[in-house]
Amino acid sequence: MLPLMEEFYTIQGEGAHTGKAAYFIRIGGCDVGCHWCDVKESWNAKLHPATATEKIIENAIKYSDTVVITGGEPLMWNLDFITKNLQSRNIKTHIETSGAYTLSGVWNWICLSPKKNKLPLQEVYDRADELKVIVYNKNDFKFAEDQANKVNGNCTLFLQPEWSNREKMTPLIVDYVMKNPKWKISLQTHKYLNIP
Ligand SMILES: C[S@@+](CC[C@H](N)C(=O)[O-])C[C@H]1O[C@@H](n2cnc3c(N)ncnc32)[C@H](O)[C@@H]1O
Ligand SMILES: Nc1nc2[nH]cc(C(=O)O)c2c(=O)[nH]1
Ligand code: SF4
Ligand SMILES: [Mg+2]
Repeated sequence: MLPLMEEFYTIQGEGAHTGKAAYFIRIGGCDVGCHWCDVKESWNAKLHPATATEKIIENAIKYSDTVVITGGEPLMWNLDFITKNLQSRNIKTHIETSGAYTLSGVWNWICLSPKKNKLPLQEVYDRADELKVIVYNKNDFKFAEDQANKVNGNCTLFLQPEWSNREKMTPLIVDYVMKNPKWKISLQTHKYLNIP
């Protein structure tokens, strides 16, 4: 059983798989406390109905060959059962995580978005496929470099503007990426497209 907040078929809006159709499973519960979090309604796991994992899987496989598990903070829950089952049905498993909890589950893609309040565990830095740092103000460029020093050498590096501050920070990110081309820019394209 997992506290399911919502599930929806959409286009991955962010990061390395931007533009790819995927089925999103949003699991409730997060205690990381980002002040700019765009899904604060997810934080209290008790508000989201405990849902049988088999039911979530049966639904997901109708829609897509790729499932993105997000939250809330999905790694607050053990994700071994749901991900093994999805992979056994030839579904690719992707996760969006802050990395603050131990890494369970089997993954085709791990997107690590580290948060200052509760830093990732080393095991998640070691296994991340992409690092996606949210840039809310200028101090976050320094934070991003510190985080990039902790990930493995195959990890793609992204800077993503915090949505409410995007008009101010996006031009600074563009400038930063041109000066520091190991980074790429990631935008929340689903918000520009007005899709979930
Ligand atoms: C809502 S979080 C859920 C997964 C996990 N708790 C995490 O933070 O990675 C999904 C993604 O949205 C990003 N995000 C959340 N609020 C945002 C905002 N206001 N602007 C830009 N990105 C945001 C997070 O950093 C994360 O990469
Ligand atoms: N379209 C779309 N792409 C996303 N990529 C990461 C998201 C998330 O909230 O984890 C997200 C989301 O909420 N919608
Ligand atoms: S870790 Fe993710 S879900 Fe939790 S508060 Fe931060 S952005 Fe929101
Ligand atoms: Mg989102």
